[in-house]
Amino acid sequence: GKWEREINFSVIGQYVDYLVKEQGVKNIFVNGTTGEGLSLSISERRRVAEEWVTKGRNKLDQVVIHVGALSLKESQELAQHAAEIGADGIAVIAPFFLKPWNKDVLINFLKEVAAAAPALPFYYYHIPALTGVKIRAEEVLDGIQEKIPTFQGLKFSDTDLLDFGQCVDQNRQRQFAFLFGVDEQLLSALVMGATGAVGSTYNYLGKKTNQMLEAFERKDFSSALNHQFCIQRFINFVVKLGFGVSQTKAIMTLVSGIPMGPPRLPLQKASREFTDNAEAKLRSLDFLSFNDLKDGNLEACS
Ligand SMILES: CC(=O)N[C@H](C=O)[C@@H](O)[C@H](O)[C@H](O)CO
Ligand SMILES: CC(=O)C(=O)O
Repeated sequence: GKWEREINFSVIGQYVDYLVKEQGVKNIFVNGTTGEGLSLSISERRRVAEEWVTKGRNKLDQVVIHVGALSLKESQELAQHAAEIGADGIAVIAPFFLKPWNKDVLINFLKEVAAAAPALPFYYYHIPALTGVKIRAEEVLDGIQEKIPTFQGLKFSDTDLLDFGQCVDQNRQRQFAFLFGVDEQLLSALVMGATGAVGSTYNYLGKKTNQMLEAFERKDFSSALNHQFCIQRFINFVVKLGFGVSQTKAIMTLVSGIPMGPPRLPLQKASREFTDNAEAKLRSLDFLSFNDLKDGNLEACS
């Protein structure tokens, strides 16, 4: 029915409380991949951003709005809007239909968007597998601060740890944020110098991931690795079933109890079979709190 095609803005406030209290997540990246930002209309993106900023006030540390779009003008409108509503930063992906063919062209585009919100920290969202723009992040970062004075850092959603490591190594003096976006490899990225993480699984494995971050902080690397392996067991399991944004949404509903609704076309709702299997796996790994399999559960991860 129609309700299934519209955004349910009314659960966002509830979801803020859930993330803060149950997952220990206090920074939000809005309208990105998981939020299907590129499948929303501009007016929907504005309203979603407003809702997160408003409901997150005094609860969240930072709300960063993804404002990337194929149209530079739309992107600028969203950037300006993010500034008006008091967001803490904006992020932009590379335009992905008519594509920038080199680093300078990409930076020229990013610069025009950043200029529409001259007081907001700006992040480049590097996600080559989805944009098809394969320009290495290390190249994009080279000299970017001279062109984009508000440049604050990078959300790096790629498995190329050579590129990621070089982003960190070549910008050591600059205090950029290096936010890693491949949740199953976060520990390796922390070793390389990641300063934060943005990812879909933190919606439901936030608490678990925070335990890994705490272990890493206290230099308890064997325990950090145990946490990462536990997270990998789950992600590896769902990847084999077929894992994407639709499936993430189903797991978010399952774990939080807050209805995320179906994804929007061209995505299709995750199958019942997927959700049942994912739930069984979450329980066997002890990622769902009410666990009745505890005795003799060799896989449990807590
Ligand atoms: C392509 C994609 O959705 N990437 C997400 C964030 O960037 C990640 O959080 C992954 O969903 C996660 O690492 C599981 O592979
Ligand atoms: C998961 C993530 O980083 C995004 O939704 O963009």
